[in-house]
Amino acid sequence: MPKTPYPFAGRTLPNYIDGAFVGSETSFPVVDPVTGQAIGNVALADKAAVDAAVSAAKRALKGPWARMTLAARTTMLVAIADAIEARFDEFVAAEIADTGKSLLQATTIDIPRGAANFRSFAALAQARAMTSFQSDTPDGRGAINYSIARPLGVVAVVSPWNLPLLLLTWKVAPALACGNTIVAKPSEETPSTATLLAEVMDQVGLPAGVFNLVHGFGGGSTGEWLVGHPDIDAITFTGESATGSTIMRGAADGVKPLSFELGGKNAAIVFADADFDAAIAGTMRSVFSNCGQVCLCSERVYVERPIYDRFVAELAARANALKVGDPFDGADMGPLISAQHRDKVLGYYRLAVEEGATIVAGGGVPALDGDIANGFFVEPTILTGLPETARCVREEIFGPICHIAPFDDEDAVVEMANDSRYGLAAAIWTRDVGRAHRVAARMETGVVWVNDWFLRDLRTPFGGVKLSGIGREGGEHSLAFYSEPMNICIKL
Ligand SMILES: NC(=O)C1=CN([C@@H]2O[C@H](COP(=O)(O)OP(=O)(O)OC[C@H]3O[C@@H](n4cnc5c(N)ncnc54)[C@H](O)[C@@H]3O)[C@@H](O)[C@H]2O)C=CC1
Ligand SMILES: O=C(O)/C=C/C=C(\O)C(=O)O
Repeated sequence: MPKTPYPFAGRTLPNYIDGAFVGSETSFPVVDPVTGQAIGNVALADKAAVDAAVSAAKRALKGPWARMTLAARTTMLVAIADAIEARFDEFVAAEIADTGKSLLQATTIDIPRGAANFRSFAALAQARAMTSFQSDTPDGRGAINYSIARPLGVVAVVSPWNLPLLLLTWKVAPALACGNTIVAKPSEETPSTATLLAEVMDQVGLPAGVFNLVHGFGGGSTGEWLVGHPDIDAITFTGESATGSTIMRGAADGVKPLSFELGGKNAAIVFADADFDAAIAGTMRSVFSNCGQVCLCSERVYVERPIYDRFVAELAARANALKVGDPFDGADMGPLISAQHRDKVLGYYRLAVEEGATIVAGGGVPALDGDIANGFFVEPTILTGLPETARCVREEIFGPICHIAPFDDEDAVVEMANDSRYGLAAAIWTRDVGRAHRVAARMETGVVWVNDWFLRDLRTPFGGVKLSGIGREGGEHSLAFYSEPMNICIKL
């Protein structure tokens, strides 16, 4: 695909409040992680702008949106999906400009999922069934209990930078399907596809105030003002576990519903009977996709001893062969999101050496020149030889790195995989279906993939246990979170 120009070149990205695109006196830069250069500016939403967005969303709850039939509402969601697809190349260019992710990742995962989220939740909302019970009463006439789903109200959506459009729309689509109104704050690192999404909402004629977009930072800025706003009825957040705790503390006084999808330190378990090539290819994806910046990525790989040496050698050879560089120049792996995040990841590369790791691939910064010499690149990195207590084996790094350790029996590997404060996802590689089911059921995680990774069906429950989150989204779980069930009891 030829490089499409950045859609906001020479423009300041606006906020979108009450159906209007609005600027601000203060702005902050958009930085292209491939070059390290600023490519645009974003209007920062101050406290007054957040207030205006929440007020607009609150008013919109009682406007035409509230009177719209489910059929009309879901038709609008499908129109949003169509409009994203019609502007596919612009969305791809914007996502790559903000993140530096590979063309393959942007064109096959991020942007298609952005559209699919709207289509799926339109269909799911249409098919939703609610419960009813015929109840006995002392007079013998009986009663009927049935439930209806009402919107939660104004939902604050706070999303991260790793899969910007995918993760924003994963929350916006079901929230709209359930009749809520929204104030969304995308990550300050990745404002562009969210702004294109606001243009799409405007283009399809979503009533004013139903979707509002405010740009800015987290603590002490737009994000904190939004989630702390008294007129927000629920908060949905994806990002770091520590940020989740902060938001939770702030929301405690208002006793607001929360849905959190947080960090992970995910294990991949490769048994000796696995299809070796499939396990290698799958583990390459699960470690290095999106430069390791997916909360589902495997950072701990456990390989059964008989195939351990061969597996390490093959994975290292494949990692060393990855082309790191400009996404529009055929790179398999782009840069990390920011200089700050690169410094964090490189800190772990150094820590690994201090902790006594053997670096079997990468471990540093690739030598690149020309326009991308100052980009935020790091090498795909594989470690071995660390004890399970090492910080590099316990802490979420969120970069293109994994540690590979051997194991000798099933119970031991289950214990090692579960010995984590996180519990998001696991990948298991084996040809033995009985063992696959047995081991999967013992994982202390919200999601397990057997003989694959990141194979998504949007109807399934998605989320984590322990520090990896609260609640589940996906399918009926999203519809349940984004609506309030009300029981109506009719005495006959
Ligand atoms: N899905 C995941 O698991 C993700 C994990 N991370 C991890 O988090 C680390 C830090 O990345 P960040 O982008 O700083 O993640 P973060 O969790 O701080 O930010 C995610 C979103 O929350 C907002 N935010 C931050 N503090 C807030 C607050 N007090 N109130 C309301 N909103 C707030 C941010 O502006 C952004 O929109 C990364 O190095 C990575 O390890 C980052 C992104 C996604
Ligand atoms: O497929 C999804 O819905 C989500 C995938 C990835 C994340 O949630 C993440 O990286 O945060």
